[in-house]
Amino acid sequence: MTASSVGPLQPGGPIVLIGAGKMGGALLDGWLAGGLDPALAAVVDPGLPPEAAAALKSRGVALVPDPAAIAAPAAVVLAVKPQMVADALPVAAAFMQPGAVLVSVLAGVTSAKLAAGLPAGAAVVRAMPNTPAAIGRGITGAFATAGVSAAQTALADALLKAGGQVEWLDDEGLIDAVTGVSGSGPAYVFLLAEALAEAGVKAGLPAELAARLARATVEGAGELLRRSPETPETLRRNVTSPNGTTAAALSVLMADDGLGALMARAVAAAAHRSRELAG
Ligand SMILES: NC(=O)C1=CN([C@@H]2O[C@H](COP(=O)(O)OP(=O)(O)OC[C@H]3O[C@@H](n4cnc5c(N)ncnc54)[C@H](OP(=O)(O)O)[C@@H]3O)[C@@H](O)[C@H]2O)C=CC1
Ligand SMILES: O=C(O)[C@@H]1CCC=N1
Repeated sequence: MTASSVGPLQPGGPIVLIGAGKMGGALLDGWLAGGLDPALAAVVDPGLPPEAAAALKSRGVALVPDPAAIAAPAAVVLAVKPQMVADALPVAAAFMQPGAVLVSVLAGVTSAKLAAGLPAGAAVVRAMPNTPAAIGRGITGAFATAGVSAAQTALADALLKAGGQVEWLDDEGLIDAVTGVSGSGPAYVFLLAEALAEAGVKAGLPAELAARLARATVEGAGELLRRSPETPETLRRNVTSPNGTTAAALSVLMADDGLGALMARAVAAAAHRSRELAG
């Protein structure tokens, strides 16, 4: 398992995005922010609200229901709900001309299941990004199947890296745990901001002030974590005065049945659900 190196986004052909919802849209935002020529981006998503479709068109991104409209795609990125894979995989297959790589971000859906619905020998990359990709601050775990060439891996790496960091996995089985940690992880952090604000209200703060304090605290702590070379543990200790207020709070959060145990159960539940979605 290695962290990938930095490289430019050079698709060498059109990128077809199938499903431009929350995750697909975040990836597309990352590609465009990363300098992808909009003329090289095509979106297939018949259910897009008119305003979303108009916004894509105004950015120069084509909405293409018809595979014949796209010559030699370099990559087809599949980003529909796992429950829609039976409908969407034939659509992806129709765009998979020789040389194209399929990059799937679907939770749970295995590369074997994807390959079974694609032309024989199709190159498949399974990836698990997260929504901070929309601002180039995501992290993706990715697995390339045996038939993926070095050039196709490099393209998938560049596409995913437009959304942030990429960790290539040697074992597809790790994707379920990656999903539990980083794929779903942003939701845990947003929940922390919500819970902290609610706790502030219970402690007597006006709701709007509590929300501002909680949001800025999560933002600031995240940014400090990003900029500091210190470990999360050291940064936590830096807040914690002996016998002070933080120690009092942490005695609750770090109890045997505290946040550690709760997070372990949460991540295990997400990984379990990911395995269930494999069907
Ligand atoms: N959201 C997240 O944080 C993450 C999501 N993922 C994965 O990304 C995938 C998408 O999730 P998310 O973006 O949240 O879901 P969304 O529902 O927001 O996006 C899916 C999009 O695909 C469209 N769609 C449905 N069927 C088709 C089809 N046959 N052809 C083309 N487009 C179609 C949907 O349209 P309509 O609404 O009309 O059905 C929708 O716009 C999932 O597989 C999920 O596991 C991975 C990592 C993180
Ligand atoms: O909730 C889900 O199933 C998707 C996968 C990871 C984040 N969202």
